[in-house]
Amino acid sequence: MKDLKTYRAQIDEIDKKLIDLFEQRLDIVTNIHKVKKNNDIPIVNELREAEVISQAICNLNNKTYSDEITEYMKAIIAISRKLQLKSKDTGN
Ligand SMILES: O=C(O)C(=O)C[C@]1(C(=O)O)C=C[C@@H](O)C=C1
Repeated sequence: MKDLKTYRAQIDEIDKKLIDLFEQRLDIVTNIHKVKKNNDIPIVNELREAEVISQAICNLNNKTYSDEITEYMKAIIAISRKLQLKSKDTGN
């Protein structure tokens, strides 16, 4: 059995990748927001959010994590909504 230090090093590596991917996702959300602003499209699209979550569950190898992945994607979507609302206020 591996020791705690090894597992934590693995988590650090994964977190690094997650941050890079999340940053890319936020850049895309910023672009989406510009399109929405220019075309008078509402920030929130509940149908798309449900699609994002069900796709995430579909992509899971271990379906016993379905609840956790749903919570994770809801948090990501909430941050994406918030970023767009913030941009709306600041005009960015
Ligand atoms: O696809 C969009 O329209 C987005 O703004 C992105 C996103 C998401 O984070 O996936 C965020 C908010 C919307 O309600 C739907 C989806």
